[in-house]
Amino acid sequence: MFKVLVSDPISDLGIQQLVEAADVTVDKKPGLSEDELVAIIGDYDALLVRSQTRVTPRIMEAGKKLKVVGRAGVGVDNIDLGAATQYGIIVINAPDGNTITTCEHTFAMIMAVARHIPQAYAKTVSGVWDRKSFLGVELRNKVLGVLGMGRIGSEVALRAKAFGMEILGYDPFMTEERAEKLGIKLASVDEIVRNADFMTVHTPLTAETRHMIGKKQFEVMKPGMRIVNCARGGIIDELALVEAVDNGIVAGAAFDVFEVEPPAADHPFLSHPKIIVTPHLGASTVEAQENVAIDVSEQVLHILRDEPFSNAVNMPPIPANLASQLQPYYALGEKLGNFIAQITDGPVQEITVGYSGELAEVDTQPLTRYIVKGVLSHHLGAENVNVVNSLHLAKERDVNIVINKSHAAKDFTNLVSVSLRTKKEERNAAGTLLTGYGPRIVQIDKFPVDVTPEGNLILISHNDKPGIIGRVGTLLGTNDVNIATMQVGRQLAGGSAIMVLTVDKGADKAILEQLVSLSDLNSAKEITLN
Ligand SMILES: NC(=O)c1ccc[n+]([C@@H]2O[C@H](COP(=O)([O-])OP(=O)(O)OC[C@H]3O[C@@H](n4cnc5c(N)ncnc54)[C@H](O)[C@@H]3O)[C@@H](O)[C@H]2O)c1
Ligand SMILES: O=C(O)CC[C@@H](O)C(=O)O
Repeated sequence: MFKVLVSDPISDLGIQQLVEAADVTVDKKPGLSEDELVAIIGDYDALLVRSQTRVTPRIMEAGKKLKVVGRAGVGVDNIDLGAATQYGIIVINAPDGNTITTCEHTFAMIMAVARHIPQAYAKTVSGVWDRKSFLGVELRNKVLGVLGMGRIGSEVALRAKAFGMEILGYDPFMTEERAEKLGIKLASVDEIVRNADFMTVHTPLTAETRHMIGKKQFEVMKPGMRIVNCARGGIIDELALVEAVDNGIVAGAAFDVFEVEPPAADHPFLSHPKIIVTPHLGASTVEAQENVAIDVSEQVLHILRDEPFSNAVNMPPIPANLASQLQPYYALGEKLGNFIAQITDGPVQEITVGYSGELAEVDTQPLTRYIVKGVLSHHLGAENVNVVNSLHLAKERDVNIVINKSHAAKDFTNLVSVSLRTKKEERNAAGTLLTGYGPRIVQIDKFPVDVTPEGNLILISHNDKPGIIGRVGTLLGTNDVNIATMQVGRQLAGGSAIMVLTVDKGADKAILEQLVSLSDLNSAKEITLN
């Protein structure tokens, strides 16, 4: 039974599929402190949050069973992604569910700041009928600057056009082609700041976007500009903005987000007559909260059940067609990695992965993660390595990963080979997927074989001499070890050779020592593949 903790207020309807899943129990405990979360998180397989819970490294470290943190929303700045990757926890978000809602809130803010709605409301309900102080401006024929033309920025631009506005958009990933399609003009931040009547920001908060609108930009800003931030606090320098409003450069501002949330009681925005605020309500509609909760719950279920999932933030996205192409190779890759790690002595220095045939044509990074997981699991423990942290753990340990691709795959449609170089030796194994038969190891250190990579195996290196197979069989039989399958591989008759046995139960150290004492037998290793 999987246990899911919901630590922020999240739509009941949205998490219904989790609540109803036969293999899941859901606990709703909003408002817990970090200490309280640390105390209980060890029991849970998944954590669902909105933006209030700060998912810190301490919480991740204490989450020994934690497989996934699901963010019902877009921004993951309340989740320590570095720590999540380090502890092998998948972080997913729901990037699409609140786009329209946040776009509409942005528009509500643009209209409110253009027509002084909150100020006029406050005065009217206080009993003052003031029709002179709230002269507004039209949106028609005004220039709207949009910084960040992603999901929300693009929707805002679309609606602004319906109001007869001219749009200047800035986004490092925006092409002329797409701008043309959206009917906007591409512009630099500087051009927007100098020419726009309204400006709205829709970027994430990153080192690059922090204070991207600050003192320098206010100095050259078109006087009378109105500014909206429904993205993240900190994209616009708050103190510089207050100064610009006081100096008359900015006519008004509308903020849904703050550098620190909630803002301190004496925050200058809260008492400023020309700055209107909402308490991070951009995504707060019935529809959006249901959408994001449904999206994230669905992905959490997939992850808990080891099914393909999407929207992982700390792993590169895998396009659906690539995922279905690679999926069948994951088990082969992981087993090959684990096999090679078990037969190679010494601390790992380099993993070389070779992809040939059709696999050489595609992005194989997701498969490499499984192979590296297989290698590192042997050394670090299976519970500590997964596809999220495998590459990170390798890098942290200075394990070099080399990828070779070749379009020609001799004898097989696809071949995956893994070489492991340690301080002591370098060994290699290659495998393929046989249609109708599943994963096979087809080569070990230049010796052709045909081994199903599962269960208990014994790998023997020996001299290709008559009688050796009989001696091995007799010794194992005497020790009550039943041989299920046997594969012998050699390059030249009479030369060195290998034998791979599948046995019904593991051979202990004493039996392996007895094997090595047989004449013409050079080494014997036990391998377990689950
Ligand atoms: N107020 C709310 O409740 C609320 C709700 C949803 C989203 N958000 C926030 O809104 C923002 C946008 O969300 P989205 O779903 O549109 O994200 P998105 O990823 O679709 O779009 C963000 C865009 O910003 C662009 N960008 C990145 N760095 C930039 C830079 N230096 N200059 C200009 N553009 C840059 C990216 O290229 C991308 O196109 C995020 O910060 C998100 O967290 C807030
Ligand atoms: O959960 C919320 O209401 C905030 C959502 C929003 O900031 C987001 O990034 O998705």
